[in-house]
Amino acid sequence: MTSSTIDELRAEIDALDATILRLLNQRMSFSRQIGQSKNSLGQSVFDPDREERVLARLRDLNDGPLPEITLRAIYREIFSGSRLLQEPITVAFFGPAGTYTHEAARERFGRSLPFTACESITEVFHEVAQARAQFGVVPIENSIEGSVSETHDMLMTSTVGVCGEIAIRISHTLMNLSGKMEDVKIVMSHPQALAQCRSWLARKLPGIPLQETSSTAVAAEKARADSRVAAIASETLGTDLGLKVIRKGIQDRQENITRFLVLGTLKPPPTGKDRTSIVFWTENEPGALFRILEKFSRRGINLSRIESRPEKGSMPWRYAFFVDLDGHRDDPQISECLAEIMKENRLVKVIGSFPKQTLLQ
Ligand SMILES: C=C(O[C@@H]1C=C(C(=O)O)C=C[C@H]1O)C(=O)O
Repeated sequence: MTSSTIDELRAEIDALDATILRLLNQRMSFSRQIGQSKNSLGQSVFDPDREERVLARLRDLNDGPLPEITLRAIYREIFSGSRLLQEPITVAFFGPAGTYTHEAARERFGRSLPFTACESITEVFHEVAQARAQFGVVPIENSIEGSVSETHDMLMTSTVGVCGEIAIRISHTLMNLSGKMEDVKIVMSHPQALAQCRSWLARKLPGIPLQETSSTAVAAEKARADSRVAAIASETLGTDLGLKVIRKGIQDRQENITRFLVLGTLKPPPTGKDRTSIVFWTENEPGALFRILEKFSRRGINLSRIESRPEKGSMPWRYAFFVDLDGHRDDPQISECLAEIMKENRLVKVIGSFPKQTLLQ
């Protein structure tokens, strides 16, 4: 290919970019008008359902070569900028910056918004409860390690509801200053990450001590300051800090997915592919749990998850049960079922109904 053809093609691209920019600005001004109408109607700016429908329509229209993942990434930022133009939204997340939770928050909200990094999951709930942030992002479960206790404990007591979920594939990378395995004298990471790589560490680094840190980002900072330390974190986080990769994808199972919850007061309408999270407390007596589960079973309502946690109240050995149902609280069957449960048992809380997230990639 001659340089004159490159120049010609670049001239085409320049012309297209000018058109794309003009169209983007037109889109933004419509979005601003929508924002003003929502404002006068007292509606929330963020409408995840509408965003999903916009994306689904574009996916159908797209006949390539633009890959779907790129289309989604571009629109994530367009939505992010478009929401920002309507109203400033703040999103709190379990930080610090660079953690997997941060990645999940950016995946959902784009990068244009102000994010607040919180030191604990509890703090994220407080930021949303006190309206310092409209939304919060916290981890709820991992496909290898199971549930995140602090999030479950907060869901029991907090008044904050859940309005969405984000599922992302997690790949752990071992990194240090040199990129050499023989320099590793200690491995640091968040307890969940250490647990997800347990067998690999036992096989490849037997006898090397493991030390828990409050986040993967803190572990990466430690590795940056000390050549004996290797951190397990996301590759982007480590390499951004100047660490070198020793080994990628060291999690014990390659299919390692973490689900995060979006906290907020928004109540998304039914989409046909929803999940409802509830928590209830039962008496410690025969059949108490069965009587509730039977009501779902009788109506053919699928339960995708059940999790019990100690109540941590005045009475030991009392349990709270977290259940995820397929469907929306406004779907007739589910609302009827929940009403029946609530009639018999007042200790039921609907944490939220929200669209199920489909995992891309
Ligand atoms: C513009 C809107 O507001 C937000 C931005 C959207 C967009 O840019 O397409 C879609 C949904 C909302 O989160 C809207 O509700 O249509």
